[in-house]
Parts: sequence; structure tokens; C-alpha cells
Amino acid sequence: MAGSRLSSEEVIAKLIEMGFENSSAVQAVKKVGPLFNDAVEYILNGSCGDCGGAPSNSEYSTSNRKALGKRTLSSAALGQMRQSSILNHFQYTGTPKRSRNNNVPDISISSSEILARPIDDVKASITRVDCGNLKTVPEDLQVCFREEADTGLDWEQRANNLLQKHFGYSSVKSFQKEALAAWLAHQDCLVLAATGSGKSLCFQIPALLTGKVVIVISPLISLMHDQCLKLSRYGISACFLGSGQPDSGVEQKAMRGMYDIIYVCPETVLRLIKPLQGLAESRGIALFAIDEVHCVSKWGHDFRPDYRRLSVLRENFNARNLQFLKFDIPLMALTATATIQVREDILESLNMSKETKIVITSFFRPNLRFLVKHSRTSSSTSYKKDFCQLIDIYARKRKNGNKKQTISNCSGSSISEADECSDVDDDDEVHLTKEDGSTASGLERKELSVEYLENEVDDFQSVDDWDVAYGEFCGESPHKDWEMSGLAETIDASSTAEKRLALLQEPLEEGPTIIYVPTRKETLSIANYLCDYGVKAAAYNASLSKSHLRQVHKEFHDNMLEVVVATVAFGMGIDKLNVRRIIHYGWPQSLEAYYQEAGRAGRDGKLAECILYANLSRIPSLLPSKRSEDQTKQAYKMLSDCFRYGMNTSCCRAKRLVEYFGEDFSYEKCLLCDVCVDGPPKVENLKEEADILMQIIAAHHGQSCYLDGSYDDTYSDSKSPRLMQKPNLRMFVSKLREQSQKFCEKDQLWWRGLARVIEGKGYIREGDDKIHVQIKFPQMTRLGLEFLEFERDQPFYVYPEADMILSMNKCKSYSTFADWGKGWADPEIRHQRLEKRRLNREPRKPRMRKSRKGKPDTRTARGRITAKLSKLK
Ligand SMILES: Nc1ncnc2c1ncn2[C@@H]1O[C@H](COP(=O)(O)OP(=O)(O)OP(=O)(O)O)[C@@H](O)[C@H]1O
Ligand SMILES: [Mg+2]
Repeated sequence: MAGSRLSSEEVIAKLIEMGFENSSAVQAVKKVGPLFNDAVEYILNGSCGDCGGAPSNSEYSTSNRKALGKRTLSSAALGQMRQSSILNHFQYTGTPKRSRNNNVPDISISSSEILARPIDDVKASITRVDCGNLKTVPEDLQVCFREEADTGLDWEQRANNLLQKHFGYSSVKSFQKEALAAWLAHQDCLVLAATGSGKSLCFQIPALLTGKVVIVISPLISLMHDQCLKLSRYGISACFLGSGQPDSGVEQKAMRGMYDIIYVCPETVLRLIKPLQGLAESRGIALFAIDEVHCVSKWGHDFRPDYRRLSVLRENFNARNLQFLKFDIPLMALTATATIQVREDILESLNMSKETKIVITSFFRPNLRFLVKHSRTSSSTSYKKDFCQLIDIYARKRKNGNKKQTISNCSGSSISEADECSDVDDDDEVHLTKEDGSTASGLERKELSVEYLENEVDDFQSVDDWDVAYGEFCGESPHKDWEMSGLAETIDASSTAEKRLALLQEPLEEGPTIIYVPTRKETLSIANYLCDYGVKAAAYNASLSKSHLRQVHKEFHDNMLEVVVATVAFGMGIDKLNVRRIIHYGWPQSLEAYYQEAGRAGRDGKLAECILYANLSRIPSLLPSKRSEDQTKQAYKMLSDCFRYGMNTSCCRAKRLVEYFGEDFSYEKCLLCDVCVDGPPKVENLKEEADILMQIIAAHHGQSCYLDGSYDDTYSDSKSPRLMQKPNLRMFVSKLREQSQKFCEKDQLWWRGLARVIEGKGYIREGDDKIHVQIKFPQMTRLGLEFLEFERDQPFYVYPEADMILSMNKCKSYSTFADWGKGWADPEIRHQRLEKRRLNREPRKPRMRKSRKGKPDTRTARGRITAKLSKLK
């Protein structure tokens, strides 16, 4: 910091010149040493007993100096300072967009123009507040700016210097440069960049460059907290405001301009419009950044109504309404997970400018290895199979003192290895540990009991009350020992195939794991399960106590926890460099949510794994949430896309994911995912099967199988009352199997997969108004009819999808109803079968499902749900 080069006397002199009391200045320097900024912070924070806080111009924090250059300002000049154009602080003032002054031509400025502009163009047009009138600042202040400009640094060099000084990075990335250039040109900007790419710096640097305040709208208190803490370590003062902020003093200080960056949740920013207008007039607001902006969109995976109301920012902070502004305060909206539909919705609903700059980078994360494994994910039996590798890594290896993690053979099943795919749950009770004592995270075990929670899912909003005891973070001197990203060893997209394959052979580095589960109850049961095996694990969901959540966050960031088992409440924006593994245990609700959460892994650029364990033999269902009809449709669509991602066996997973977000995947494959590594399954010619299924569908709907009008009624069954109703796929398959023994070995699961493949080719389509996760009421399309007619002799090559492979792996030949019936009808066979079952069966555990005295049994999941429902009634 500049102050570090001054002597104590010089610092005291500067403080007095700024208007602070002599005694306060002396006391502050005594306390913090000859560090100017720290001394000012010390006085402003009121730490100095008799200093009475700030001088007469106390609404300006030390950061104003950054904007005003190295020369010391007179107190008068400071007192008169006011909102000015962002470019006043740089060598180039630029040609304004959306200026309220009609004399100024509305020429849009491209980022390249700004970069190319010579230093001579600099003309500081600083304005000040004087009884509400606009006036130019005194000459001496302008000179001061010019001198700053004369140092010969353009804004990019200054940004790089600040980046180096505060964060330890050498230069801004090209997408960050583009976003900053748009901001400098007073343009609104939508930044779409991969998770972990560094979007936060796009809005943090403006606070450092200008000395004005940056307001960041963020959806989660925990996220704001993390970012503020990080900024304070980098020497940048920040605070967060929201329902979780217990200290009202922080809000007042923030509105007086005492923090460089203010994080605020959407509800709060809506409440603070007036004070923020005051702040814009006094210290100045450089930018409104709307982080995780996909929350704005109803079509996104995490819609929050309050985000939609943020259009008030454009209405209330434009140059037309606020006389002291020369330009509208720019909006910068950022996200890593927005489909094309969501992007359009964001621009519209935030009322962003027509000339909004869209900065987009690849969504591809080249160091993430995506895998999908089949698991029922429902009980301790599944845990045993699926978490044995994790336990091996964290607990057993720790005992052996091994440094590197190894991968044991007992990991969960890949699709081809899966040994079971039963649709019947034999144990839907939660596994709970019987031992008492504390978890590895030091939390009381009683907190992790089933009684503590209802089996409910989390929605994000509930986490906004995450209470924190403190919410202001004054910039400290940046740490010298910050974690560098280890960029030399990172995998980037341009690495050669050989290099990336070589990295794949390496075991994963050490680092924590996050397990995402759909329900709160599962966070507990899995965390307990892992703790029992000696893993340092903790549960995280919105219903746990705030102190617990705080502690989990802290321990996770301090590398004291090995595994966090969480609902979606623990996710967005979490920036911990060394997370090595993200496990989704159960179907996510959308690919957006999946990719967002997976994006917590490998932020140091090193290899990391993202494993989805899901019951591939089951169609996932929507988790309960309040949704309008439209939202329900959209939710089904998103779940369906996610289901299809899991079923895919032939296309690179990373390609699937980035193409989902509308990006053309420029690499053929990622080389890391399970599909790339294991290769697709053997391709099969399923022409016969596809034909018969489509003919049965066509015949039922009275659609001619042949476009020339000739009608083949071999498969027609229009008289069957069962099929007179809307026939579903299951009925078609039953009919098909009844008619042809040849296909009996293939079960419903297999046909379900084939129907999806045929749908994917466009030959059949969903005939229901509702959206289903899997095609349910198939109807032929014209393309399908053409296929039946003209491509009779053509093969129909298919890569069997996950459910088809599972079905075939069962090796259970289909037993027709007739066979089954015959067997049971014969008393001798029946006797033998019953006897065999009796001998093989273990004594049945009594299942305490019956209600006691007519009341639901709250010891079971079903009972608790019934009790809840009856309460609602
Ligand atoms: N120019 C840079 N050079 C090197 N590292 C950088 C640079 N910019 C940002 N980073 C680092 O990248 C990491 C991720 O940054 P950040 O949290 O802003 O990601 P993000 O894009 O917001 O991700 P998410 O979408 O998950 O929130 C941080 O640790 C940050 O310090
Ligand atoms: Mg972020």
C-alpha cells in the first residue's frame, strides 16, 4: 500500500490534512504504524476512543484516495467531491452511452476502441456536489488526475497492477478484460463464463480502479460471507447486508460509503433504494453487479422472484432520474449456467440496455472428469457399495499414512458392472448410527438425528437467513502466502490429448469431497454413515442450526472436513480451490444445477471428478416445490434433459453438458469422462424391434403404416377398451410382447430405452399435453411413418442406452404371465416354490408401519409424510 512508504509524521500530517483530529491521527498511527490506509480505517471504524470517527468529510473512505491519485487532497476538495464518471478516473473519458445530456452523441464504444485510445485523450471532467448544483472541481484536483494519467499506465496495466497487488495474479483474463472494457464504456454487460473462471474479479476490480463502491447482488448469505472474507484477506474492505446481518451498524456504515464492495441480497437492495441513491451521490457507485443472475429467470434452475424485481435498479439509477449522474450506473450480470432462453429472459427482465455487451467464454471445464454410475442410492446397502472408495481414501489411507489417494476396486457400479436394477426398495428407512458422540466436525451428534429434521428438500431461499455474527470485513494487508492455483500443473483445454491422457493416469490429488443429495434426511444419514467409518464428514442443509452451518463452512474452508454432505443449499459460488470430488447421490433436478454444483470441483485447475450416482432403472421425479403450471412444465423439461444425460452411453459427457448451454463443443471429446475412457457400448442393429414398436403405435392411432394409404392392421387393436384410452408406452410394449414371443426376453426397461432412442431420432413424439421425463404416450411423426415406409431395408443402428444395458445385464429371461400362471396353478409347483421361499427366507423384521391408535407412525418416512399431509388438510 502507498502508505507503507511514508514516515509516521507524514502519515499524521496527511490525516490532519484530511480533517482528522490531531489526537486521533496520533493515536491511530501509534496503533497501526505508519500505514496510511490502515490508520484511516482505524479511525473510521471508531476504534480510536476519542476520535469520534471520521472527519467532517467522513463519508469518504480511504478508497477515495485511490480514485484521486497519489497526491494528497485538501480537506476542502474532499468535502466537495461527488459522483463523477467512471472514466474520470482513467486516462480516457470515452463517449458516453445513454447520457442524459442530449448534446452528447450516443456513439457506442467497442472495447477495442477503449484499449486503443491514447493517453493524451485524457480529460478529467470531474463534478462535485455544491448545494445540489453541478460544478466542475477545482483546478488543483484536475491536475492531480492528470498526474496520475501521466504515469503512463493505461487502465489495463492499472488493473493488472491491482490484481497483482491484491490477489497475486499476474494479469486479467481476456473475458475479464472485455467485461471491464464494457463497464468503462458505461455499457451494461452480461458475463457468461464457466464455473471457477473468475467472474467475481469482473466486478471487484472496478471498486479498486475507481474508489467508488461496487454493489453486488448475490443470492446466498453464505456466498456473500465467503467472498467478503476473501476480499478482506486481499486488503479490500467489504461487507454484506441481508436478513442474516445482525448488526444494523454495518448497513449504516455501508450507506455512508465505508466499504469498497457491498454484497447484498435482492430483498435488501430493494429496500435500500433511497440510501443507495444517497451513496451514489456521495461516494459514488461504480457498478451494480448481479451475480448468479440465472436466478432472475423462470426458465432457469433456481428462480427467485426477488431477483426479477431487480429491474428497479435500471429505473432508479439512471441519469434521467438522478441529476447528479452523467451516465446510468452500469449493470453487470454474471452466471455460469444460462441456456439461450435464460439469457434472453435475463436481458429483458432486468431491463438491461439494448447495447448490453455479452461476454461469453467456453463453459467447458477441461480438468473435470464426469462419470455416471448406477445405484439405488436409497439405503445403507447402497452406501456400503458406493462409498467404500471414499472411506478407503479418507479413513483407511489416513491410518496407513499414505499421502496420495488410491482408487480401490470396490467403487460403485458402472452401468455395465451393475449387478442389480431392482425397482423394489427393500429398505426405505434411514440408516442411523447407533453410536453416540461427536462427529468429526466437532458437532453434537444429537443435531444429526432424524428427529432433528423432516424429510424435506431445501430450496435456496431458506438459506438466506444464515445468521452470521459479523458481516463487515475491513481490508487487511494481503496475505503473502495465499494459495496459488498451481497453474503450471493445471489442465487446460488446449493441452494436447497425450498430456491430458497422461494426467488421467495420475491418482487424484488430496482434497475434500462434496456429496449432493436431494433431501435433508439423506445429508444426515450419509454424513453419519461416513463418520462411523472414520471420515471427517458433516451434514449441511437449511434446516440445521445456523451455528452448525457456520461451523461446517469454516471447517470446510480450513480443510478440517473431508466430506460435506449437502443439499442444494451448499453450492452456488463456493470457491475452494482443492475440492477433488463432487458426488451427486440421486438425480439432480436439472443439468444447470448439476453443472453449477459440479463446478465446485477442481477450481485449482487440477484433475477432479464429478460422479453422478443415480438409479438408472427408474424415471426420476420432481422434488416438491411451489410451482406455477408453466414452471412445472419447465421443471419437467429440465429433469428430462438431466435424465437423458444420465442415460447417454455414447456421447462425451462434457460435450453433452456444454452443448446443453448452447455452445458448439470445439473438441471432439474431453478424453476424461467415462464414455471417452470406456468407449461406447457395442452398436446394435435394432431395426426389427424399432419397426414393430412403431407399427404398433401407428396401428393404434389409426395412422397408416404406409404413406401410400394402404393400411396394415396386423397390430391394430382399436377395439381393446384398454387401448381405447390414451395408450401409454407400457401398454404398447405389453401388446407387442403378447403378440410376438420373439421379443419376450426384453423387458419394459429395455423398450423404454428404445422408445427414447426412437424419439431422439424424431420418429415418435410425446402425445400428451404434459411434459414427461421419459416419453410416455408415444405417437408417430411423419418422419417416423416415412422411416417405416421408405427405409424398410435399412438397418437401424443404436448404441444401447443405460437402461437398455441394465435390462440386458439382469440376465433374467422374461417369464410370460402364462408361464408364471401355469406354475402357480399347479399345486405341486406351488408347494415347491413356497417351501423353497420359506427355507431361503431370513426371519422377517417386523415393519412398524401400522398406525397406532389410528395415528400415523412418525417413526417411518411414510408415516411422517402422512402426518404432514393430514396437518395440511
Ligand atoms: N485473472 C486471474 N488469474 C488467475 N486466477 C484468477 C483470475 N481471476 C480469477 N481467478 C481465480 O479464479 C478462482 C475462481 O474465481 P470466482 O470465484 O470468481 O469464479 P466464478 O467464475 O465466479 O465461479 P462460479 O460460477 O462457480 O461462481 C478464484 O480463486 C480466483 O481468485
Ligand atoms: Mg461466482
